[in-house]
Amino acid sequence: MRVVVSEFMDTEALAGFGEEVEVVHDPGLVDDRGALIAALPGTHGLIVRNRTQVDAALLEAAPDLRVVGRLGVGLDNIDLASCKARGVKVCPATGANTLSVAEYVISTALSLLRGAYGSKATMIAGEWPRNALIGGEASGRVMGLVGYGGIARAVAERARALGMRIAAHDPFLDAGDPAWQGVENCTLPELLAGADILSLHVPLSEGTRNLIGPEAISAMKPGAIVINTARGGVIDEPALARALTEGRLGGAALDVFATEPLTAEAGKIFEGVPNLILTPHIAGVTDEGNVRVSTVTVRNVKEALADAPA
Ligand SMILES: O=C(O)[C@H](O)COP(=O)(O)O
Repeated sequence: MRVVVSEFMDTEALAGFGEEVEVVHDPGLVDDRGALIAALPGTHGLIVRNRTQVDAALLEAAPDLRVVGRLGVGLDNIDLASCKARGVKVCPATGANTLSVAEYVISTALSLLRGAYGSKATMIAGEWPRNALIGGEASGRVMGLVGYGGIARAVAERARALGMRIAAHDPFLDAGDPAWQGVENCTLPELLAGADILSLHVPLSEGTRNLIGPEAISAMKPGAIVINTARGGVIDEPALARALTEGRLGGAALDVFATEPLTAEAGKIFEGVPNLILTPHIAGVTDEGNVRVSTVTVRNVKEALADAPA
């Protein structure tokens, strides 16, 4: 059996495959499509993060492939229909990076609400901007969650511990589900109007593309904060940048972008935009999360290879 890993992962976790599996771990393959395609014949398992495009052409070049292990949960880079048609199992690392994302959401929410942590340069320059840096508290504010799956629930638990009220919108979660206990079950317009912090936790699909567009943004509570750790395509970036610049929204943290990696060209829309935190798709990647995601993925792929017909 042979497994190819085309992006970074915790290398120690690869020992979980044991002696009988040949492992090719080359994080450079994600940026060298030709080399990746060339490595695929004779490969039974492929392990990817979010950048390797597992599309029909790649699958065509991988006649022996039986399983794709995903070092994360988003599956928008994987052509699920083509995988299904070819009998290739797709295994996300569900739950393994939940804590990393939830802590990112809470830490950016607190940073943006407080607005107090960017004063190093002015302090060193001898200024004392005490009144300018009086921020807000999380306690008593509304954490609004778009999507109420595992990661959103972990955010809710932490936000509740801070004294926040929790509201969520999730049309796929039955109204009678016990997960709604202690959470306001809202329509999207209700959530937009009531949330002080709006955090996105939906996959990117045709149904969620530009879900938070100009109309949704203008329906948001004035001064609200947006946090996107889901996928860039869920939010209209130029509309968000405008709302922040005009002061209609109070702040935003974006970890995911319509174009990734964010290029200097695509990043221009964020130039000079106030109260904006930009990070390079790291919400789900902590040291601990990376080890968990890698360990779970090796286990998933190993099990799928053992189950697959020879
Ligand atoms: O989908 C996910 O789980 C996150 O976007 C993180 O994905 P990655 O770390 O595997 O790229």
